[in-house]
Amino acid sequence: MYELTAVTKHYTRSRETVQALDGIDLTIPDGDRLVIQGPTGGGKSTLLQMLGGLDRPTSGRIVLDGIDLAALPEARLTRVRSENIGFVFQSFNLIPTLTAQENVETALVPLGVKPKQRREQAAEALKSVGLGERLAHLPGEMSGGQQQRVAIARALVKQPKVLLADEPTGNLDESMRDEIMDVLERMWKELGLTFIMVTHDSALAKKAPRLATIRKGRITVKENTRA
Ligand SMILES: Nc1ncnc2c1ncn2[C@@H]1O[C@H](COP(=O)(O)OP(=O)(O)OP(=O)(O)O)[C@@H](O)[C@H]1O
Repeated sequence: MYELTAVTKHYTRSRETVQALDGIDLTIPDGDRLVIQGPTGGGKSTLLQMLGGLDRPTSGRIVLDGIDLAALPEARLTRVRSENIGFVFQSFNLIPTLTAQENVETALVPLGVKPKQRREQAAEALKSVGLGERLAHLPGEMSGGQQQRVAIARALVKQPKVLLADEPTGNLDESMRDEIMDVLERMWKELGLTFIMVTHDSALAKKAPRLATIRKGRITVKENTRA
């Protein structure tokens, strides 16, 4: 479970300060599926980075299962991140010279998993996203939707508690968008993940059971009874 209290984030550019997050209080229970929307520049990606421990807030607490990510020393933060948090980005972020299987394996290296077991777990994760026949393909030999499925397998191979997705369908056409959302929803259900997704896509936002809106660094959360 996440408990955020009075989280702020300021960025300073030349002499100007941007208040990207302006006092965020938010509880995200285990197994939640939370969608975050809002206007461009509102603070969505900044919040996701804070939740993932990729960056630290200027002030406030970001407590994940009793541990304040904002206060952890760098090495421990990296460890918490590698064990507990999977990321999926709009731009896939695969390594172009590695095969699908090798890309997925990279998530297990920091955890000290032995090479043989890494290969097996990566193959299993790729099978679970429907890419069992594509283990040896390079990213450049796959469609956008397939590349995003490799990225999902890489995020989930370590069996994290939390999956964070920043515009995961932003680079995909409509049919692939539905395919990727189906994979993400299936994984959320099967693995009991806490799934937090940023999207600009109002059709996806409408389907979310819980919808957070961030404007000018401030958040409101609504339960969506029609979803
Ligand atoms: N590294 C940075 N340095 C300076 N300012 C930043 C940095 N990252 C974000 N900002 C600023 O913080 C504010 C929030 O940015 P953020 O990327 O979180 O918004 P967003 O809601 O995700 O926007 P978008 O929908 O366009 O991706 C913006 O004004 C942005 O310009």
